[in-house]
Amino acid sequence: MATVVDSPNKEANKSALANKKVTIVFVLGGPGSGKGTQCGYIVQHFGYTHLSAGDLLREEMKSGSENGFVIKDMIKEGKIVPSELTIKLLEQAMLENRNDKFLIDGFPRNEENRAAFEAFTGIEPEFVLFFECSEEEMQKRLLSRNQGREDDNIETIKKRFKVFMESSLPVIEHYEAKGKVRKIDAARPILEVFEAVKACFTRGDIKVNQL
Ligand SMILES: Nc1ncnc2c1ncn2[C@@H]1O[C@H](COP(=O)(O)OP(=O)(O)OP(=O)(O)O)[C@@H](O)[C@H]1O
Ligand SMILES: Nc1ccn([C@H]2C[C@H](O)[C@@H](COP(=O)(O)O)O2)c(=O)n1
Ligand SMILES: [Mg+2]
Repeated sequence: MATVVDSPNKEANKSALANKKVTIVFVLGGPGSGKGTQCGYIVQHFGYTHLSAGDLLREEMKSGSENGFVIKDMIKEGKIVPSELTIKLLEQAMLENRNDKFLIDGFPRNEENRAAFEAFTGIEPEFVLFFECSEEEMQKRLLSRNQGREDDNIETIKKRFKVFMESSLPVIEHYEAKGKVRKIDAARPILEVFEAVKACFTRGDIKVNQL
């Protein structure tokens, strides 16, 4: 079941993850499509560890690190933070965790994210969950989320939608060509969406993937 490059990797610019057997599912979809919500249910039912790239960036921003200002500006503008930074945060979180199954939520957000992650870790996802939802519905959800996120305002939401269409959809297309995308109608009520999600984790056709 594991997705791994299992030969020892001695190159300096490669991640220690290349030697750790991990299964990864990327969870993608537009802003407000319900990625975080569904990851909560998947964790409870299937024992994965949930890592949200956005949450990791927000924590880094609040930690007072020197990268904080860069992250804050980019999130406010709905832009995508340089891959190196996001990948380091994901790598650290995975290496610190004893679990071997990870849901990576909101990553890869663009082709640069995707290619850099694969080159650095040698890992390809088991499959990719893609939550499809109209902008109208996503906008409604984001404006009533009430979690105090600085990017949940109409100006930034419009920018995030544009970045999603221009930069994130090509990532879905990349994995679609590899037969790895599981599309979910995310416009339905939360528990109905989860029924469809559950089916993706119990299909029994998950294979070992090596780069
Ligand atoms: N199927 C659903 N129907 C109605 N509301 C939903 C549904 N799924 C999630 N929500 C609500 O929509 C809001 C956004 O959901 P969530 O935070 O899971 O989205 P997300 O895809 O992680 O967004 P982001 O990319 O901005 O982090 C939350 O308030 C959540 O409770
Ligand atoms: N791979 C990523 C993921 C997230 N970000 C930044 C830009 C997003 O607008 C913001 C919030 O992410 P979310 O919580 O909505 O998944 O975080 C990024 O630059 N790169
Ligand atoms: Mg989220």
